[in-house]
Formats: sequence, structure tokens, C-alpha cells
Amino acid sequence: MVTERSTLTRFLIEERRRHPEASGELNSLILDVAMACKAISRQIASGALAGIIGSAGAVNVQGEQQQKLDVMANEVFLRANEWGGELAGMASEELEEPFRIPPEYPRGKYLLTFDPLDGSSNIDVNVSVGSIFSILRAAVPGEDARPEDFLRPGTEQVAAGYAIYGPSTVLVLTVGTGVHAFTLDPDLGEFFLTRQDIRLPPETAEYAVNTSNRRFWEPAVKRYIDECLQGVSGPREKDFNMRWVASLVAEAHRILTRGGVFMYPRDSKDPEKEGRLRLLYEANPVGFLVEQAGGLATTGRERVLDVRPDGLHQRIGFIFGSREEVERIIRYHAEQTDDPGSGSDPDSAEEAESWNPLYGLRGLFRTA
Ligand SMILES: O=P(O)(O)OC[C@H]1O[C@](O)(COP(=O)(O)O)[C@@H](O)[C@@H]1O
Ligand SMILES: [Mg+2]
Ligand SMILES: [Mg+2]
Repeated sequence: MVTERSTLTRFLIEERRRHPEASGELNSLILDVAMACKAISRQIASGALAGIIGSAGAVNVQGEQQQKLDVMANEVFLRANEWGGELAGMASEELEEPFRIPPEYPRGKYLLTFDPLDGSSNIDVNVSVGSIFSILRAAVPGEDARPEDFLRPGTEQVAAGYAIYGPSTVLVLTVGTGVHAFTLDPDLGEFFLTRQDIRLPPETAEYAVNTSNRRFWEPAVKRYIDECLQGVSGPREKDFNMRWVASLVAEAHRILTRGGVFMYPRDSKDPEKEGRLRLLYEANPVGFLVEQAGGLATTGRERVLDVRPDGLHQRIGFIFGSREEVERIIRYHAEQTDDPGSGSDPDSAEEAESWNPLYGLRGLFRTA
């Protein structure tokens, strides 16, 4: 049993004792990831003084403007994890192709995927950002990973977590035995266990969604949010509160702290993309954490962790949080037929039509 003031290192040693056959490589890898997070945290804490605020002047593989911090955090992750001999390869949100371990370093038995800096739009305004990571087993230990080796469903994750860089820096981790949070002591440079076995309350009255996308949502999502908005006088007979930070890590951290539901659902905004968030770097690791804490993570139709990825940068609709709310949202998706205006939606047939992906394509030619 670890104590309140256990360090991350001690926690990992205790975990390993329960698996005498373990080589210790997973622990080394997690400690390397933690080191990267400490380095990023330090840079972020210095903000403009460290010269890391602002655009890097380039567009990444996601088609998004890279921030200086995106580039810096990506480099830190690569340098902290390339040398240890635990990895057969890495895949980053910021890199088009997987990163090959340099020839001078040994190849190991794990794969690391990461979003080095989540919440880029919040850097300049000094709002919480984070890093998200996921660890999988390599297809062929000791050899360079091929791109397809990363395309494993989230159920195969060995470990996952995130670091949130907020008023304090907190590393939240699962190795498949519950979810634990470690707060960085900036003087000692050490993560200390501060919350053990985090559990998500099954009920909530707080949701997070970017309502500016409402016109692109499916009827099930409109129905759910509209019912929340009606509060005590609507079918839910209770008032809801809303939050939107625009950093997935901050939303996940809030929900793991006090419950809630997060939705970045599939929508018809961009017919090329199933959703906004990335399966390998965002939805799978956060989904693993949420499930380990007793919550649910779904696309609306399917458990996120069951999705078989078909591309390194695949986007997906992502809904997670308190069990009872997510179950309701899944039910609303099941009740919605694919026939626009079928009557399962409180909105008009015309509005219901707007979610249809086909309409989304035709929508390119819309004038309004
Ligand atoms: O701009 P929007 O629609 O609010 O989207 C916010 C979402 O985009 C993200 O910032 C994407 O992450 P990156 O900053 O890593 O690109 C999520 O963290 C967040 O949930
Ligand atoms: Mg992100
Ligand atoms: Mg990012």
C-alpha cells in the first residue's frame, strides 16, 4: 500500500512488485514521459520570459497553425523518450509519420503515442494546457515499428495518462489498475501521489460542449443539450451548468475531479473528418483513464476503446464522463434513425437534415 506522500517512482516500484515477471521497462518509459512533462511544465511556467509564446509560423499535419510551444513540447517528448531502449517507435500529433528511433539507440517492446501540447489555443491566454500520452505494445519488439503497428484499438493500451499544466502541474496515470494523480513539487522536481484510485461520480449536472457547432450536430446531440438547457422546467427536471475550456486535458481533469460529461461529437462541419479530436493521441488515452475511473467513453454509437483505427491522425466523435449521462446520450443516438426528420428529434425535419453527412457535403454550396 502506497502512502499519501509516495513519489511516482515509488508508486511504480510498488506496482511492479505485484508483477514479478515485469522487466521494469514500462516503469522506465513512464518515468521518461514524466521527465518530459516536468521539462514542458517548467517552460510553460516561465511563459513569455522563456520566449515560447506565439505562433511557430508553420502548419502541422493536422492543418493547424503550430504554436512555438507545440514544436518545443514535441521535441522534448522525442528527446526524453528516444534513448531509453523501451520503445520501438513513437507517433506524435505533430508529425505526419511515426518517429524512428535513431540508429545509435536500442529498440524496445513498447510504442508511445502523444499529443505533446493539448489546448494550443489557450497558450497565449495563460489558461491550462497539457500533454497526453498512450503506451501500446510493439508488434515486433526490438525492431523499428511500422506505421500500421500503431493502429491498435484503445483496449490494447498498456498505460495512458496526461499532465495538466495549470496552477499546479498534475500527472494523471493509469496502468490498468485504476487512476492516480501525482502533483509536481516544483522545488524537488518530483511528482507526489496526491489522489489515489480516482472514481468518477455516476451522476452529474455539468456538461462541456462547444455550442457554436450546434448547427452541425446530429439530432441525438441537439436533443441531449436542449433538454439540459430546459433545466428544471424540461424533461430532465433539474438545472445544468456548462463549462468549455477548449483544452481536452482541462475538461478531462475537471470531470475526473468532480464528474461531468464532455462532448465533441461527430458532426457535419467538415465531411472529411469524423470529429474534432484525434483517436490515437486524445480519445484513446482519455477514454482509458475515464473507463478506469468508472466512467464511459463513446463515439455515441460505439465504445471508443473498441474502435479499430484506420489512420495515424484519424479524428473521431468523442463523448465521455459520468456513466448515467453517457448512457443517456448513447440511448439518444440509438433512438435517432438515419432517416432525417424521422420524428426522434425535437427539431424540425429541415434542421434534422443538416446533420446528414451527405447534406454536409452539399452544404459546401450552401449560401447560409
Ligand atoms: O476550438 P474548439 O472547437 O473549442 O476545440 C477545442 C478542442 O481542441 C483541442 O484543443 C485540440 O487539441 P490541440 O491543441 O492538441 O490541437 C482540444 O483540446 C479541445 O477540446
Ligand atoms: Mg490536443
Ligand atoms: Mg496538440
